[in-house]
Amino acid sequence: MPLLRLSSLSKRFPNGVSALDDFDLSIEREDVVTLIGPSGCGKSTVLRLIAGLDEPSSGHVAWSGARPEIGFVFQEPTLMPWASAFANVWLPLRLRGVSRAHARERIEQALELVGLEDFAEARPDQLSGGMKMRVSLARALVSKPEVLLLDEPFAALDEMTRFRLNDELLAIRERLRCTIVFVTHSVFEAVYLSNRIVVMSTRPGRVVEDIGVAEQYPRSEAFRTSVSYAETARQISKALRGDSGLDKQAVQVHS
Ligand SMILES: Nc1ncnc2c1ncn2[C@@H]1O[C@H](COP(=O)(O)OP(=O)(O)OP(=O)(O)O)[C@@H](O)[C@H]1O
Repeated sequence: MPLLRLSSLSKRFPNGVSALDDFDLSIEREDVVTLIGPSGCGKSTVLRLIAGLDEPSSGHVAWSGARPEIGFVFQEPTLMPWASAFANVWLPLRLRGVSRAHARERIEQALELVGLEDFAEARPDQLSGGMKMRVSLARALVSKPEVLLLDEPFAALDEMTRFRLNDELLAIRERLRCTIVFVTHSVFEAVYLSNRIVVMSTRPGRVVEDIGVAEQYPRSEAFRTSVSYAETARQISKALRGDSGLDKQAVQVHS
């Protein structure tokens, strides 16, 4: 049985917007699944339903056992500007009543995972965009999630920083062996990170194509220049174009 099965999910909001319709997806343990599709096709909605932050209008979200610990990373780092990196990462544990002293080791481990062990006392305004996103990632990791949901986390960063954070995310995955569901508009980011790429239709979103990436982990720069990388990117772009209503502006294909 897969770790997670989403069956015939539909989501209609009270204002009448139908975000998802008959959306099916199975996710295996340690998958890195990327959702890609036109703007507004329901990608964030899928993540919110997986996280239990919202309920489907119909259909099921079924875990193979109890719902696992889930970490959520958003496009904006959403850090408390007045608080140190340490205090920001502490937040999810603090909300569960874990004292600073009891949380210290886990916070330090999370900061170390994202390479910020020397910046525990820095405030967000003292950190670069990439570093702020690392703090946000550490905050998601501090509760030791089995499943990590990332909603366009690197979209606002420059390309070099994005590439570096892609490598760091894969390195973190190697260490923690977590399952990842990632949302992006970048075809190349999707190929580099994922073992599966789910191409979605325009709203209401459903699965148009589920494309496997055979390249084994760990991956390196060599993969970015390989024939299979370019071929998979081409396949995804074609699947995205195949959808007649595609908002082409919403999909970036950059090298
Ligand atoms: N709470 C809500 N109430 C009403 N409509 C909503 C709500 N949340 C999302 N929507 C609408 O549902 C649709 C799907 O939204 P969602 O954020 O899941 O799309 P997305 O694929 O993540 O978009 P983007 O790529 O632009 O981030 C959009 O049209 C959005 O405006």
